[in-house]
Amino acid sequence: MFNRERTRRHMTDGAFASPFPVEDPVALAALEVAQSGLAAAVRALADATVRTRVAAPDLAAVAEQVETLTARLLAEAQEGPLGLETDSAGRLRDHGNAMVGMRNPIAPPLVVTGDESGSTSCALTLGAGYEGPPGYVHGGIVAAVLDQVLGSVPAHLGLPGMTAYLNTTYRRPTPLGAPLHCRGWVERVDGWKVHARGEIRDAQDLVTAEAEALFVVPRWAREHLDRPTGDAAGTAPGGEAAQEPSAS
Ligand SMILES: CCCCCCCC(=O)SCCNC(=O)CCNC(=O)[C@H](O)C(C)(C)COP(=O)(O)OP(=O)(O)OC[C@H]1O[C@@H](n2cnc3c(N)ncnc32)[C@H](O)[C@@H]1OP(=O)(O)O
Repeated sequence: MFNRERTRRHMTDGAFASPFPVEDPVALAALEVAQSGLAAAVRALADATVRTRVAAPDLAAVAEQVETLTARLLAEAQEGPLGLETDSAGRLRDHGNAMVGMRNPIAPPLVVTGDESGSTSCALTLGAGYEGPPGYVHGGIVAAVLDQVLGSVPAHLGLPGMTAYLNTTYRRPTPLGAPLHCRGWVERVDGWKVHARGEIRDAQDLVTAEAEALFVVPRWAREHLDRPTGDAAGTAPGGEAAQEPSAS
């Protein structure tokens, strides 16, 4: 049975406590620093790749070096996507997530904060790699940011759901390379369904985009919610992992 209070306790930061104990949290924390450091370096590489004006021979030489580095990383790599992993703080994290994944150079990465009232917030600046119209953020990226920040609303309520719909209205172009602020809030909770709203504002505090969305806890996840084993935003809880984690 779903136990909302207990689920809340396990999701104080929008992520479940992991049922899998971490053998060596200190070593894992050091690995996480290295992983996020690599992602940051590759993110900077992607930005430089978009903006560089160096000549063709230099580009070819850099491409060769990058290919060598890619082969080095693939010497030991898992098949397929990352999914959920237990972090050094004992929480289940989606480190490969395209918006918040600390191991993902494609992710800005967003740092979304929130509270148990379901209000969420995120400060961000998007660079050249997210361009759509010249000088402005791609509309799909704008929607992805809103999806993530609004999607954190149900997670903070203890009702982690998948996006059933996200209706985005673009009020004015969202500038690249300038500070932005995105926030989300609850409009209505209806059983397993959470209606959320949110907006992105620019540095002049003007709304550039707003969205209203429905997040639904999938049927397959509902029976597991009092046994937190996964983030219902994207991953089916595994049966054998469904054991009682310690409260946090
Ligand atoms: C911290 C985490 C942040 C995460 C933010 C990012 C989240 C994501 O991007 S998730 C990825 C994108 N979304 C998806 O891939 C979802 C794909 N869709 C699905 O999996 C399913 O359709 C899902 C889960 C939405 C609902 O399916 P299911 O669990 O079978 O429930 P279902 O019976 O169809 O619907 C449940 C209720 O929701 C309603 N509903 C479902 N979809 C919709 C919709 N599009 N519009 C209106 N109502 C809907 C149903 O009418 C039903 O209502 P009621 O209970 O009142 O009869």
